[in-house]
Amino acid sequence: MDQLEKASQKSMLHPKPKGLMLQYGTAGFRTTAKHLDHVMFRMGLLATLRSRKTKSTIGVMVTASHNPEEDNGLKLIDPMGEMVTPSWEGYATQLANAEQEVLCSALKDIIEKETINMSETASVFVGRDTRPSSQRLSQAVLDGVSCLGGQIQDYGLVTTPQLHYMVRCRNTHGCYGTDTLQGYYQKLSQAFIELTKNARNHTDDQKRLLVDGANGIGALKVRELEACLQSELQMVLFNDGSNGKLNYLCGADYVKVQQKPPQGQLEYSPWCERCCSFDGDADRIVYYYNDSDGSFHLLDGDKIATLISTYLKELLTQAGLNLQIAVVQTAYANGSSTQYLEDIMKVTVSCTKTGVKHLHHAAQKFDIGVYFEANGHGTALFSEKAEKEIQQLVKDPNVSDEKKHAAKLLENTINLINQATGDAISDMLVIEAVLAIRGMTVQEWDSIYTDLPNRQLTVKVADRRMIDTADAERRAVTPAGLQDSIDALVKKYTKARAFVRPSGTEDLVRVYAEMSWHMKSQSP
Ligand SMILES: CC(=O)N[C@H]1[C@@H](OP(=O)(O)O)O[C@H](CO)[C@@H](O)[C@@H]1O
Ligand SMILES: [Mg+2]
Repeated sequence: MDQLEKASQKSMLHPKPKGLMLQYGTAGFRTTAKHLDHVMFRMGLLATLRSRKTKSTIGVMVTASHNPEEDNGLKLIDPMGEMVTPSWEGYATQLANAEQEVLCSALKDIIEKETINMSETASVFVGRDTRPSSQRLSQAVLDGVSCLGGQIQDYGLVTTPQLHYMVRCRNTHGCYGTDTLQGYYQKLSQAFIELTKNARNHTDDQKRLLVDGANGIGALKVRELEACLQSELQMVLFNDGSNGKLNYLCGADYVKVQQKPPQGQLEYSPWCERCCSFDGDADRIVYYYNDSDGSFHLLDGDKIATLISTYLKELLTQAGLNLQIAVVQTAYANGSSTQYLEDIMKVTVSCTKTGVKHLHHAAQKFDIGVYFEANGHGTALFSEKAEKEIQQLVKDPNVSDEKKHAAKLLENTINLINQATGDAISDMLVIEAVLAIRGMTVQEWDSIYTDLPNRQLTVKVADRRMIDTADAERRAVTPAGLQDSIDALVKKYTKARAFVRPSGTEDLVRVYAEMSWHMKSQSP
């Protein structure tokens, strides 16, 4: 029997609920776990085709990130560890929605359009988060891959960024690192230890950090990392999954959106202590602390981008390197951060649509592109040119000690930062290293600029696709009149900005608004 017919027959064991339509959204498929078995199997098939097409290893991560525990989802990872290319997102949607009778022809269609040679070898890496449904669903992915004759490496429980890292390591034949968990921990911890060994602010007090694991995979992996860090970072882990529910009253999304500490934080944290929260698949991180009068301070993705880009820019100046550095944000970036970066830091800032894939691609256009969503998802990308110039400087016997020192710090920072995708563990280590090197407390970091007060709300509507946006989602084009009403309101306030857009991960509309505390004085 031909491979495709076999796949189509096997797919009956993973039946699609009739009429169910799903879309590969901002970050892959996401919905209640009950409705995903067929999607998983079919994405196993698609990943195998993608692997044949690219002659590379492809990743499939089973996770629904910050969504409730009952949900699940899937992300496809392309050869360099980035999110799958948009044209294949379209195939993913087609395949997920094909009724059983037409599945075989839907597969044939993709094979023909992409001229895929089915006798090529194929290789797929699979990982999953800690949700109760993840094991069963990742088994469906594995079934799909083996059905089309793909080779499988099942990493089991890993964070999303760890799987991205593995894929990149494999496809660069080890140049990026070793494609094992141990390889990941060693690469990161060695770079962290190198970076912080002579740091002026690396006292025992400064080494303490409270980590909210969102009761998810990040908590498990932080425990594994700990052993490699040789006490150079002393993490106090809470919401570690031992009794709480995944993402419930905790985690990066909760802290960012609610603008309050996660459950459990106050039990551990004295005033002004640095704390951070991961999200459910550990690709996002936010920091925060409570000050002495008990008020809560959030340091989100914008503050992280500012800290990292300021640090990199200083090192480039010290090293005498003329490389262009830029920060990529989305419409959710606080206006104060954009103003600080453009006016004070004088770095290029660009704004893209929501979703890491957009930021990632925009960041690749610069020598060094730092990108962060306000919710804490981001990283820094170094172009080949940037890496080469930095490495040359490290080796150059004729440069001053100051320049060499700066170049070495840059080199270790490149090793510490996950260039495949935003990574809570890697970002945490970068932030901790930068604070130690610059001798900064969390309050000093926080005071770089003051956020404009802001709110993010969600609204349930009958059909969120009624809203279409333009200008990196900052303006609503449809329905008619919506943007005019927003503009009329915004005009009344100082430094105000507001926009609405349909979510790409949930069936709702997101509303964002920010403004300064002061209302514009009414003109007579
Ligand atoms: C405002 C917001 O935080 N949106 C999030 C959320 O996307 P939505 O399309 O807004 O649902 O989930 C994405 C995936 O995790 C993340 O990339 C994005 O930043
Ligand atoms: Mg996530």
